[in-house]
Amino acid sequence: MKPLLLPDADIFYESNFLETSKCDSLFKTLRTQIAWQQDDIKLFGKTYAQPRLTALFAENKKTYSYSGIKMEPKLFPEELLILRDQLKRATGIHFTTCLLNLYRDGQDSNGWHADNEKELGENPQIASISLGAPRFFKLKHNSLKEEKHKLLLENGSLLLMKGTTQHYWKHEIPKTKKHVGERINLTFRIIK
Ligand SMILES: O=C(O)CCC(=O)C(=O)O
Ligand SMILES: [Fe+2]
Repeated sequence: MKPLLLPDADIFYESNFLETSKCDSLFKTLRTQIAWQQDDIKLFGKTYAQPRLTALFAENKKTYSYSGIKMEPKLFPEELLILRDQLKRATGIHFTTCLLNLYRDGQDSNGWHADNEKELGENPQIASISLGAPRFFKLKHNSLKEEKHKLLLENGSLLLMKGTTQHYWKHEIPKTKKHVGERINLTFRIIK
């Protein structure tokens, strides 16, 4: 895996984590089999429909709360267990939980945030697999204003964030006016 070499971060990127044929079949299965939900989020006292669909799966019953939403996981289906085990072989990390995001088009997005909820522990380890249309992923440092980074998350890629990354950096998937197809993102996390 290739390190991103950003200050105060521990981020790695691998463009071909999954084979293309595997990506296509996995995308179709997840797109059709998952009961995707659209939750309302609360930001600065106002309520908005989240600009994407989500789903939560885990090996346990631990909930995940963020932006005023409390998600209850369903048990990992077979396809996600296979990916979880593949991640364990590649990274040595045992992930317990997976939050999935479905971006239906360029107007779906994920605003600036850090994955720093207390359930994720002191230094969250997050493995993010992308399927379908490529989308840009932006990073900005909390205090070093000139420190910014942008990378394209490709079909079948893996982005791994760990160490102090969530303390010092925020990330986002911006909206785009380009005509882009659907994208599914799987973010494996540890919630014990
Ligand atoms: O869709 C992505 O690549 C990022 C998702 C993300 O940041 C999150 O779910 O916390
Ligand atoms: Fe995130």
